[in-house]
Amino acid sequence: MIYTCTLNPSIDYIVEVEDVKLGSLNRATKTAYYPGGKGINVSRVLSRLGSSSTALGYIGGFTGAFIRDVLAKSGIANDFIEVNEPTRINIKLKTGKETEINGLGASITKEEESKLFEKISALSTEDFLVLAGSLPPNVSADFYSLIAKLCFEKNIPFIVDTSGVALEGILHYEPFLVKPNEHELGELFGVAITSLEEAVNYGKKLHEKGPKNVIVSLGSKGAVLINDRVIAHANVPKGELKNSVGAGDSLVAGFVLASVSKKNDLEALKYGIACGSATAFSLDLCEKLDVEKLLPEIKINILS
Ligand SMILES: Nc1ncnc2c1ncn2[C@@H]1O[C@H](COP(=O)(O)OP(=O)(O)OP(=O)(O)O)[C@@H](O)[C@H]1O
Ligand SMILES: O=P(O)(O)OC[C@@]1(O)O[C@H](CO)[C@@H](O)[C@@H]1O
Repeated sequence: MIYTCTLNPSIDYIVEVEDVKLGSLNRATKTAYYPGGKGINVSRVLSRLGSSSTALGYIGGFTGAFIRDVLAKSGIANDFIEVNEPTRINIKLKTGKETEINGLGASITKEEESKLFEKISALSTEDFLVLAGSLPPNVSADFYSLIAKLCFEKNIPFIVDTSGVALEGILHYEPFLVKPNEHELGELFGVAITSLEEAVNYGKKLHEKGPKNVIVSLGSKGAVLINDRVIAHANVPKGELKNSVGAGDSLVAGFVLASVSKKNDLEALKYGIACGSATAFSLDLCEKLDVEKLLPEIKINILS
């Protein structure tokens, strides 16, 4: 079973406004609400691709109830831990450009921290855990590293999609996959990544630190996969960018699903890219039919 874990979920409140004027009343032309947070997005994409998963993490209040309700209606199993404060609302403002304001999120008690460790301890080597997104405001920066250590010791395959110190602290626990975008990768090494060559070079340095697979996602420039067997770049198909929120999560969902379905490295990269791009070309997350339509357009270039 694939498990996703979202420590700091959200409702994503999408607001389209033609021309925002700061300091004035602005009226939206369109609004929508989606359950959000990176792990939850992975679960939602997996469900759309026809695969089951169980969503773990913390949820609270009326906003948490909305997330539970939408996931239940989509048939997505969850084993969330209920917390006292409401789950945050993240504003995704669309004005021709995409502007995001993410909330802080609900605080977690020590007891709630332990409850999550108990749930993760119960996973087996046949399972797969996807840990994704930011940490709740009062949780210590090594929280992901403690979960990664637990997975490493119990041989539970895991993926971490996060950035900064939280990402740095898990690398030596040999995650199955890390997927920084080019900015997050640059931030780790204190450089600005401006070319495919630099993405490959720093991606290789990241791979040397322990992860079995590194995918450096490059937005409209595709992504690079680096592992012990291959270094390959995939382009993106043509399409109109409607929404990049969740594109990275869709790439992770597609790659994981293809990997657990025993597809080879290049097929898994291709499938991940198709999912990421199908989301970028939709208002919400990708649908399976759109993913399948894009697959033939994706070209893989083996770099070594
Ligand atoms: N403009 C675009 N056109 C086509 N595909 C895109 C575009 N932007 C993103 N994608 C697809 O989504 C994948 C992930 O995108 P990106 O590198 O922006 O990840 P990310 O920064 O983690 O995204 P996010 O945090 O917004 O989910 C890309 O590798 C690509 O397949
Ligand atoms: O604040 P975080 O946890 O870094 O990111 C949260 C978030 O921006 O990521 C998802 C898209 O990847 C959205 O659903 C959600 O609002």
